[in-house]
Amino acid sequence: MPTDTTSPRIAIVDIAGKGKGVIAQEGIARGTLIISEKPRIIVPAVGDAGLVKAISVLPREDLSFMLSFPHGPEDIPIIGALKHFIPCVGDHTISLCSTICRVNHTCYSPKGSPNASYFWNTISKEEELYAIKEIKAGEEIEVSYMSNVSDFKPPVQHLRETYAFECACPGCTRPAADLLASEKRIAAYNSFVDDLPSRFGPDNPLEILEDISRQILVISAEGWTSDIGSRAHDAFQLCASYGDAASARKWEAICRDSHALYQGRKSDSFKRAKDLATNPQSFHAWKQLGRRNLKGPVSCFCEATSTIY
Ligand SMILES: C[S@@+](CC[C@H](N)C(=O)[O-])C[C@H]1O[C@@H](n2cnc3c(N)ncnc32)[C@H](O)[C@@H]1O
Repeated sequence: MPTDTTSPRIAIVDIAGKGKGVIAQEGIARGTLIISEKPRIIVPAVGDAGLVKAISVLPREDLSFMLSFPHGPEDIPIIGALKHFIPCVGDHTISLCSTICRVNHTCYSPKGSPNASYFWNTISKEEELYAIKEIKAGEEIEVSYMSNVSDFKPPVQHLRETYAFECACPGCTRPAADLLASEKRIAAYNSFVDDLPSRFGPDNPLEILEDISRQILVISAEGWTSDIGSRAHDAFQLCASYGDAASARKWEAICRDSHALYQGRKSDSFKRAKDLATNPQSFHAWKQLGRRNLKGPVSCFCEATSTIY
């Protein structure tokens, strides 16, 4: 996997139907840190009493920067524009980055998915944008504004209500029956994930691993490859609980590589996964379910999974 040290050339340009957007000016390898940015402006979140005051003391050029973002017809321009600053919204503040805030959205879907993901680095206090696919010169860089699949909402309506735009990505423009079928599969996947902890126990670890592998394939076919790392970590936990170091290492390596791609190599989740993949015995529940060799079947599940993300 490529390292994070490259700084590919990118540009902010006009994109038909979307306002501004960001394009690659040269090929960008999967896994590359495209840009890491300190916010240009940080203001309290919409609804916070301090927001108006914070805006009122901004320098003129920052105000015009904010006003250069789209806003809905019913919005007060500057407050409405804040909705459109995703992906740089924090819990209690809105952080506005000069470049990453210009990156447009596309959905994870069976018809396509974003080529980049963004991540707030809590240590450097910078927003980071990673290439999660190979990106060709001239291609638009796109992320998903939808949060995790565990919090899935039908995208067209959610994006309209929350970010005030009509998503016309290949996934959202599928026939209604296809959209509904996807929603059902995603709901079944989320139920599977919710029920998983209660299934962990002394019986049937191979059945659980097989189910995890199957669900990884289901959710990846829905485009949500971003969730592979978490499921691989579930499989790791099971293997580690049975003291099968070889299988545990393989699963956590998938988790580590997935986190590297979607959250960056500087993230805590990547570092944790890297440590566990090297030393699964440090897992808190190591051998808690006894000792069992899960290696054989797990290897083939792993191989199928590791080719996807
Ligand atoms: C973070 S900003 C992205 C930059 C923005 N396009 C601009 O002109 O500055 C988010 C806003 O861009 C627009 N946008 C993003 N993705 C879009 C898409 N797929 N289709 C149409 N508009 C989109 C929406 O207005 C959204 O609220």
